[in-house]
Amino acid sequence: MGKRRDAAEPVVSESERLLFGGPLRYDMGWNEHADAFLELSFRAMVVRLPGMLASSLRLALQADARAARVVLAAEAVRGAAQAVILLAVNSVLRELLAGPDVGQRLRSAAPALFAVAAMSLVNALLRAASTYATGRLEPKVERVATELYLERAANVELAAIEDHAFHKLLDTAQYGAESARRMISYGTRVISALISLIAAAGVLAVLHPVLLPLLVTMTLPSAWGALTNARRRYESFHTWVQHARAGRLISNLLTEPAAAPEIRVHGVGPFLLRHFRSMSETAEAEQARLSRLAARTGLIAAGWTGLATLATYATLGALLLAGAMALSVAGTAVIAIRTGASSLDTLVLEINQLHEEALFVGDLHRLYAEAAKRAVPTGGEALPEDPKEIRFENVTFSYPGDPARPGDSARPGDPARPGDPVRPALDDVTLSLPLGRIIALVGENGSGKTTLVKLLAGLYVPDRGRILWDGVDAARADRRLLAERVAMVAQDFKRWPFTARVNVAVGRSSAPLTEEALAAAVAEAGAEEVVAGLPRGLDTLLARNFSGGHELSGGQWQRLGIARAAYRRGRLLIVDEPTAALDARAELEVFEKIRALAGSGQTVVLITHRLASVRHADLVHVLERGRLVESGTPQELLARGGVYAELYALQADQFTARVPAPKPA
Ligand SMILES: Nc1ncnc2c1ncn2[C@@H]1O[C@H](COP(=O)(O)OP(=O)(O)OP(=O)(O)O)[C@@H](O)[C@H]1O
Repeated sequence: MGKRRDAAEPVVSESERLLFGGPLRYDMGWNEHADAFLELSFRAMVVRLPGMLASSLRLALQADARAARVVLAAEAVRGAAQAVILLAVNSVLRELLAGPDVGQRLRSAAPALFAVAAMSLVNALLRAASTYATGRLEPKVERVATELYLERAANVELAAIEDHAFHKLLDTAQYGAESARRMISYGTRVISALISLIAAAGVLAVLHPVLLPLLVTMTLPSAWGALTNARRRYESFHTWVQHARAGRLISNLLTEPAAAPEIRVHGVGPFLLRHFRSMSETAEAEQARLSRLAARTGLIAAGWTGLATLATYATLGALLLAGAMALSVAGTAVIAIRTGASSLDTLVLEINQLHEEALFVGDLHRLYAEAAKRAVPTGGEALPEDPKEIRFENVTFSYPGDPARPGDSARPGDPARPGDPVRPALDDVTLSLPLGRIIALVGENGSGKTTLVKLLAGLYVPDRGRILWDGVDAARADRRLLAERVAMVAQDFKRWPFTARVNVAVGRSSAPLTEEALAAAVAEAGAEEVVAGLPRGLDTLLARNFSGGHELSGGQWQRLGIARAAYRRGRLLIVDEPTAALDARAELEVFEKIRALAGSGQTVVLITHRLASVRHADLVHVLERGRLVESGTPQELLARGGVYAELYALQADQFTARVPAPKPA
């Protein structure tokens, strides 16, 4: 079956052009399976059916083996019961239509009638059992699939999360768990329809050889209709999904708190609303197009089905007239054809749905496999118990997708940097971090300070060079043990939408929460006042969008962030811009606290632009465009008159510049 593109190329609306710079196309991993679906033919669907059913069954068995077995057994026995019912009906008709004495005919038909009743009862009971078990199974399957998804996603290297391609997969695969859930009921209905079709077809084949082709002829048009519509729907979905997302983005912007002030002060509301309407109208036009086509296809299919039904009954009539078929057989045939036709209809529809869901589940399985490949490795060498030094040896690192990264090439659309040789984020850096000291990392924006501490924390692995904890290469060390040594207050540390207590204790979430440790960490970070000012103390929910939630200022959050790091009790404390949001008094206080932490034997790696605060560091490393340019004590660096001294002088000037004296009145 050739590829036919039914979906209209979306007209690029003015709104898309203005807001998003052009037409929105969905460029995610979906396209990988879109073509598989578009090439969908009945034969292809049938070929893929066993695989799809097996995949549903595997998930079902994993989620709730008992419920899965109940569904399977119930559906199988129901199919058999239907065959018995058809044969019994045939026998009833035969007895009723034979012989002169009505009483005698009724008596002869009674056992078969009883069998029909009993089998119908069995059928109803089994249907109830299957419905119950399917209902139990579905949420469990979704949960198991989602858990696997989340577990794998949470366990991959940071580099994978930041990798464009992996993130696409992560995004598309999130729909897979829901699809896995839906596959259970579609799968059940496919099995049920398949078994009752086999039952009807078997009975028809026994009754007369011509009946089976008649059954197929009657069902083909609706199968064609269902397939055609499904393919159009799916293709349209893929072409338009990005557009729909953008519409949702605009509607969210209109209601989200972060945008609310500007929407009011700058009057952005009507502007966004106008574009929301314009984009919605474009999407509505697509829906209308699909409905028009679906109605037309439905009419054509219904016409063909009507003609095929007419032909079927004409054939039965001719067979009766010619004496080639008994009246009782014709009666049973009518019932069997109706049962079979409806089963075949259901089968085509459900296989179609199953196939559609299977594509999304396929994304999920691709994610499982890819995430397993990119997971943080387990096991490895133990780190020295009490190392003296961490040493960066010729460390070079570029971010995934960066053109400077070995093996990665620039993607189309990456900003070009004409004339600027592409530099790695860290370029051949060799430096020492003596443990038990305060080490400051200094440099202009983008010089590689944050990157360096991320490598230090084991979040990335160098492309070249080594990071040695005494003699042990961190790349070969047990990453779990390495992480245990590190506490980090990143620049953009997570503000968890939980209570203040959890926001501190999440620093060591694997250990039981103890109030003493919590209070000590809060005190060490100088966050007692912040906590005391909260309406419910540590139990205050720090999320404004929930009822009873409370919002902290940037500086107050920063204190909690430091408390979290203190609670972790990592031997290596990394603080990236800890005072960016603090006022002058708070800044002094936080540096005092950090110094005290170092005094207790903890190593502090401090990134800051406030060079006045660096004066107390034992060692300063100065970075410039990914390279180490200076190292030494603050006094040595000032005396040297290099980059550090220049930056220091610039900041000092701001404070020593003469303030103009007020003019006398
Ligand atoms: N996640 C990332 N993905 C890709 N490139 C990144 C990423 N983070 C940083 N970079 C790039 O790496 C280089 C070094 O950035 P880094 O954040 O380490 O600098 P920094 O010295 O900490 O800067 P700042 O003082 O502004 O915090 C920059 O060119 C930056 O654009």
